[in-house]
Amino acid sequence: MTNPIQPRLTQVFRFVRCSYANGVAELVYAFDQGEELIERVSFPAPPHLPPERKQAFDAALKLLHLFAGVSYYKAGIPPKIDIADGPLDDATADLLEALYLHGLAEFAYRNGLDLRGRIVFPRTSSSPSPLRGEGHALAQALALPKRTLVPIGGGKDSLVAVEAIKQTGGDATAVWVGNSPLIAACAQRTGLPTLNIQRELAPGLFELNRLGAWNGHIPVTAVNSAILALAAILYGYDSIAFANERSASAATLEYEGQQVNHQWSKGYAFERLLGDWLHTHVAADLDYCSLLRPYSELAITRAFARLTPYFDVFSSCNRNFKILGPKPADRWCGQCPKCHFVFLALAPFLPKPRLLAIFGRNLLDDDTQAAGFDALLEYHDHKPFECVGEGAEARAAMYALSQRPEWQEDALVARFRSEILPQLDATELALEPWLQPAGEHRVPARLQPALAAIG
Ligand SMILES: CC(=O)N[C@H]1[C@@H](OP(=O)(O)OP(=O)(O)OC[C@H]2O[C@@H](n3ccc(=O)[nH]c3=O)[C@H](O)[C@@H]2O)O[C@H](CO)[C@@H](O)[C@@H]1O[C@H](C)C(=O)N[C@@H](C)C(=O)N[C@@H](CCC(=O)O)C(=O)O
Ligand SMILES: Nc1ncnc2c1ncn2[C@@H]1O[C@H](COP(=O)(O)OP(=O)(O)OP(=O)(O)O)[C@@H](O)[C@H]1O
Repeated sequence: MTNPIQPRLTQVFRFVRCSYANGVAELVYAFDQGEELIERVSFPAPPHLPPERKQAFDAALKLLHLFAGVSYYKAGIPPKIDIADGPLDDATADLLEALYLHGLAEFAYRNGLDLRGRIVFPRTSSSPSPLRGEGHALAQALALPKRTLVPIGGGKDSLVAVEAIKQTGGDATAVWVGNSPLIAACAQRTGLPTLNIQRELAPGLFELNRLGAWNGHIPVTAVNSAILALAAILYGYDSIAFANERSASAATLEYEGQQVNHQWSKGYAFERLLGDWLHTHVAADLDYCSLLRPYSELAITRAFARLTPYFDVFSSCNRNFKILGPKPADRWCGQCPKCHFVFLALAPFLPKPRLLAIFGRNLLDDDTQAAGFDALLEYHDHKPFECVGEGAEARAAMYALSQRPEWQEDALVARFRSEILPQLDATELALEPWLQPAGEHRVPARLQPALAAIG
């Protein structure tokens, strides 16, 4: 038996190889000369890959290998990264360095680490590209079928995106990664064709965790995005429409000059980087976008409040999505930042009894939850490390409730009125501005009617 590796003492993280056969992608990594860590991604009923898509498929597979490596790299964060296939072109190395640095920023902050200058992917040129990916010719267009993969996360956002596409007659498939029964139920409820891709982390990672590996948040949306890019080429889709909101681009906090954003790979900077990279390295006609990009969380909860057929199946509570360990008995644990935020953000747009029926309780009439709501409001604390809206939009929602007779007496709303509201600038508390679309997006022309249907 080989000696167990001490993950924090390793020197090299190695991208060993990746392969695909019969619907299964194998992604292989190792630290130093340690045992191979093999992640598998399984695509159901894999079709025969048309030869004209082979080059694009190989490029997407390589990207998935590089992106999914973040789960393993973080276990040891050794000083050197090695890629058996050889060095990356500048645009790819830039993308990877941005993803690992910003996508692991929360991990680094919470572990007291500074990864700046440490994450260096081998590249064919000797210095980082000043062009940041510009200057690459477009990849070949593949005449991909005009249909859309819509990732489903079990929560409200993707369901808003689905309904907008359905409303405008778009050809779409509801797709999800992993084996969550909750997500499966939401996908079924959409009435769209479905596609469920399985992802199995290397069991050796859990062993490394037991041996004291570094651990923490990873940019999982980037991994899901790379899986879906591969799926788009394999099954034939010309677009992948995520449901990432405008607020996802806002940092959770700033620390020693670095922005730390829990949701970095849901943000617009990542969307731009990956969207451009897919156009230049995979297929000129494969679009990657977020259909909800111009919308705030509050605009999305207002849209979701109309989607009553999903109320008994959806949940935004991430405790449902753990790979290991027990799942919560209820779809909403009622204790975590996501439960707090979604309760607060839906409250202005739903009749109160309807909201209480979804959650099975009134989170705003429970003194023990005060600290959780304070963090959402950025009162005495920073925004939680979770997928929640901006502090200012949480304050706008709370202010709206504080003006409504049916909410005013609830413990935490009453406390907001008496204790927090007097310290706030009343001119910054209106709900209405949050309901207007704003900012850039990359939604392709074919999907823009769906974008307009959301508002
Ligand atoms: C469900 C969840 O929140 N998991 C995070 C949690 O993991 P935990 O240890 O409590 O349990 P498991 O989920 O069962 O994971 C076991 C270990 O496996 C490793 N791991 C898991 C998934 C993965 O893709 N890569 C991994 O390396 C990890 O070592 C786990 O300990 O805490 C972990 C440590 O802080 C987090 O890494 C787990 O987060 C998952 C990656 C995850 O899927 N989280 C999403 C719910 C999530 O955070 N989504 C974000 C998206 C933001 C983005 O930019 O992508 C969001 O909703 O805001
Ligand atoms: N397991 C998954 N498979 C595929 N896509 C996923 C998965 N989990 C999340 N996503 C996608 O990632 C994006 C961000 O996830 P997020 O959790 O914010 O959205 P959501 O679950 O739709 O809504 P909510 O904010 O209410 O949780 C969404 O587009 C979502 O569909």
